[in-house]
Amino acid sequence: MDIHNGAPALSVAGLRKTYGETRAVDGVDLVVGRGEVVALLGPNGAGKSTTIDMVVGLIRPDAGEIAVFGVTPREAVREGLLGVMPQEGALLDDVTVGETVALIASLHSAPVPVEEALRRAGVAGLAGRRAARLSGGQKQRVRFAMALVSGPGLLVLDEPTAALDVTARREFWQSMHAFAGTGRTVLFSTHHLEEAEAYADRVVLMHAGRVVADGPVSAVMAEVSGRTVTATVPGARAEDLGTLPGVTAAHVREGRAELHCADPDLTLRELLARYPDACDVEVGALGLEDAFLRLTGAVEVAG
Ligand SMILES: Nc1ncnc2c1ncn2[C@@H]1O[C@H](COP(=O)(O)OP(=O)(O)OP(=O)(O)O)[C@@H](O)[C@H]1O
Repeated sequence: MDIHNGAPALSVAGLRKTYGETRAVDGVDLVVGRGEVVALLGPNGAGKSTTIDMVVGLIRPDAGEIAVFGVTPREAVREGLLGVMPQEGALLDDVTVGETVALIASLHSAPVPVEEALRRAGVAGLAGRRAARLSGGQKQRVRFAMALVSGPGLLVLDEPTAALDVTARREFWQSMHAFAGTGRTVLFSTHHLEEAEAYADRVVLMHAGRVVADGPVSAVMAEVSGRTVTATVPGARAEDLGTLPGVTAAHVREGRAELHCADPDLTLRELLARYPDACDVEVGALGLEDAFLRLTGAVEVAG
């Protein structure tokens, strides 16, 4: 089997998918080594889901190559090498958790024991419960058990915690973390920088169909550690404020200027030199949306 030939868990080259005028995925290259836990991060519409759907063989790329342990995604799913977590649905109300996972296990030639998959997903105590009587968080962990019962080397999860509350989210990630701890590879998408920071070794940031940053979480986090300077600046226009040194985006809202800066000291000095009437100056950390804007290079100058 190709899993033994040393091929990376995932290898993607030149991946593209266009919908009408929209370049949903616009030339993505990505290699995920065995044992890595990688977060695919990005704002709405960045192309994360489209990338993942191609990686797991649900949609066909317009161009590009995808190999999972050296074989096509469909072969990898068939061989049980690639675990995919089903989205919403996928559970039958009248069927118990144990029966559901056993059914999936029966489709594979070398599944992990059902009890082990249930335990790893944190639902061992729910084996006899019918799906209709599960909470949203429990359902999601059952879907996780369905994804890992084939004993996959690579698990791909598209926003696995999107519909979950904080507690269910934490429980889900604990299960995922334990799975990754067994040397398996995980690729998951998320909107949440803090989920990437807490659970991934590496972050791949997408924007407008492209990869705009890729590296260890600490390196990508360092890049987003910009600041905001806000001040009341009588008569200033966003276009002009945007030309201050170190400013990556400038807005004027309700008379307050809001500047995103790489170097707030430099920006402040020049702001006060050019606008001596500026007052009520505050310096703060960038929010997540601001961080995305900065990383994705979207220098916005709006008034
Ligand atoms: N089936 C489709 N038909 C038309 N356009 C699509 C289709 N699927 C995705 N798109 C478009 O492709 C772009 C990328 O969408 P995609 O869902 O991959 O992004 P995403 O990063 O997963 O976003 P989100 O975080 O909101 O799920 C978006 O502009 C989206 O509107």
